[in-house]
Amino acid sequence: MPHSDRAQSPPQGAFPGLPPFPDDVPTAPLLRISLDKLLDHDPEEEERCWQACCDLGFFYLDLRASNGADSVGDITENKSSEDGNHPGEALLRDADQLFQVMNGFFDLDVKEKVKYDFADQGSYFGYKGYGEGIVDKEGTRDRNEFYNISKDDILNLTPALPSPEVLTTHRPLYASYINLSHTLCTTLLTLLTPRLPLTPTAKQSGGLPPLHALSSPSGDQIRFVRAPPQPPPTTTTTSQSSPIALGEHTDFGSITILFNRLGGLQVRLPPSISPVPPSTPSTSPSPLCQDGWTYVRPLPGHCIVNLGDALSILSSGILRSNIHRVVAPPGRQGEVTRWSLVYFCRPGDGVRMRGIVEGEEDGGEGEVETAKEWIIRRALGRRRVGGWEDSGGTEGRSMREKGGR
Ligand SMILES: O=C(O)CCC(=O)C(=O)O
Ligand SMILES: [Fe+2]
Repeated sequence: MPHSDRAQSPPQGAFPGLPPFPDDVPTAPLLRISLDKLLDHDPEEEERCWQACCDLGFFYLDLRASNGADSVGDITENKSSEDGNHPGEALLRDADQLFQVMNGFFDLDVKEKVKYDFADQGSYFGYKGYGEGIVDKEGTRDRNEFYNISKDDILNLTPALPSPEVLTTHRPLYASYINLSHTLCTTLLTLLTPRLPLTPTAKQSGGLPPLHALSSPSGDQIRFVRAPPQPPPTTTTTSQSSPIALGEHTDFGSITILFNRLGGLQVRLPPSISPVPPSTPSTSPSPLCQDGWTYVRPLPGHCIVNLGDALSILSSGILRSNIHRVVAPPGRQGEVTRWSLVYFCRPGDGVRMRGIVEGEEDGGEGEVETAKEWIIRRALGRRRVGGWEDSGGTEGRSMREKGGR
């Protein structure tokens, strides 16, 4: 069955105050999975989720309470996850509040923000200024700003990193958001584990969840992203006029939980998966929608979940870490600043980056990189010209057809 046949047609909701996602661009056929059904262990929904993780490695997760009791976007100041007992609704509320927090941070003077760039100390936490990353092997500069907040810092597993007052005051909100996101990731890791042909040792030790314990030091992080309007795409784009905010990449870790409100995220669909055709035919198809590159339409009440390299490696390619990038949002959405909020769930620092499924050797430390070494190499390689080749992950495997072990 083609991937798109199993996709429910996405709701067309808009985000208040933002231009709507246009109807004349093809979109990625991400399956829409219900968190409530996963929490109820609905076998059909669990199977759809497993398939999404193997076929594309990207899906929407509907976080709304299925009884519809809580309305999405009902932001009440100081309302934290403790007030709502529905984990999806609580995560949506925290995400709404974090969008406000990051706004306050990015509005600071750049001289203040650069005080929190720790790349020269070998850390990828803190601030990355506009143009301080590279998006390709030619060393083209990125077109966005990041701020990365360490899970270990917020949960007091490591000493607190310096951070500006506008951010420090929200530590309880980060803790709530980290706990909710990590719990969601554990739900997914628990669903995937019995479906993988684990080695006896991996099975005995419980599979994926114990490799991602909240209390183990890890590279888990919250990321705030801001990208100003990008130059409009042309067929003769140069590196100076590149509409690419964040270059093509696979995520380094295990599971990414993403909230964005404007288009701009594109996945590169494998040849077996076709885009959803636009409801209104386009008069001038965008040069950004070629070679499989396909926009993901943001949906209110949902997050976008994608799997990263660590799960591709641990599963020896059964689970997919798909290539994606961020480019100029389509249509009128390209005229406004784009924000996104990400939680990266990663294996514990000491986890070896090798397969834990049948056919892979059990045990032996060998020369295999640890998750900590892997993430530092990949994250910091993208911070320097010439670092592109050193910062590679599973991109080659990502573009293979499915089942490419
Ligand atoms: O901003 C987005 O929509 C995606 C960001 C992303 O892919 C990343 O930070 O790894
Ligand atoms: Fe990403």
